[in-house]
Amino acid sequence: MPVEEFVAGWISGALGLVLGHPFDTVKLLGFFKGMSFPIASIAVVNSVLFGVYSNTLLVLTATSHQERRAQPPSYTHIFLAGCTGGFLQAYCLAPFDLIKVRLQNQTEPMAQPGSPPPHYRGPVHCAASIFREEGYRGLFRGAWALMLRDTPTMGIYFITYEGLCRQYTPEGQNPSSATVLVAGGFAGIASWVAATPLDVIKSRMQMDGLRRRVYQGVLDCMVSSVRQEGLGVFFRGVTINSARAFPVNAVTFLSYEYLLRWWG
Ligand SMILES: CN(C)C(=N)NCCC[C@H](N)C(=O)O
Repeated sequence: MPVEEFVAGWISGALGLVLGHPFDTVKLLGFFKGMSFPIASIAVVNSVLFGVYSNTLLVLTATSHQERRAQPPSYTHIFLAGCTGGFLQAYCLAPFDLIKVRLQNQTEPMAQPGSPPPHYRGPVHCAASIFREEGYRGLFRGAWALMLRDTPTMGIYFITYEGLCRQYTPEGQNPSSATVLVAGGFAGIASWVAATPLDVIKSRMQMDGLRRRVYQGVLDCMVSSVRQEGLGVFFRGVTINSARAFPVNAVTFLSYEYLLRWWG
């Protein structure tokens, strides 16, 4: 199994998240400060996404990354490989994403004299507390919603990227840097617009259980959210998600493509 794609996915994910970090911190006015936890988690998850995507295409089309410009895979194969990558990345992402959402939504100020201590003191304390208070399964709270969010939207992500690259690149050639940046940016926006409804539900499921259980499952969470807040609830955060998605994914795809070309 070729591993370059996993390594390139790790490095490009890390570079993308450096750009996305200010958006992540602003998004929920949270306490998710510092870079070590996101680098250790999101970059690993990106490595799973790109590695599984490329290796699934290898299985489906018998072409390596280097051969794919000359023999482009069909959009059906790209979609299936993207969905496979999305499904597996969601499984790896679930505990990390839960910790991120719990820390971001924590409202107690961090260690101010005289104020009550925050429920979670940091990522490791958060993971240990969830494990202690909610059990091993608690670490995977919201994982179903995450899988439903990421499986189809990663198909959309790679189809948008490939479609735009093919549109603006002469046959058989590698796309230019400008094309990769624009195609990567729009792939990020398309996938996040499609993912936002389930992203909202996923975050609510992940916060559920902190004080008491409110939702019976993903469907119950959807129905009660729409009943209480209307259909607009599914588009909460879509603007900031898209604003963040363009630079993050432009840089992710540019670094991924160039790393594989250098090694290739
Ligand atoms: C949930 N969705 C839509 C995605 N994860 N889309 C792919 C973008 C991945 C990138 N690391 C990012 O955070 O934007």
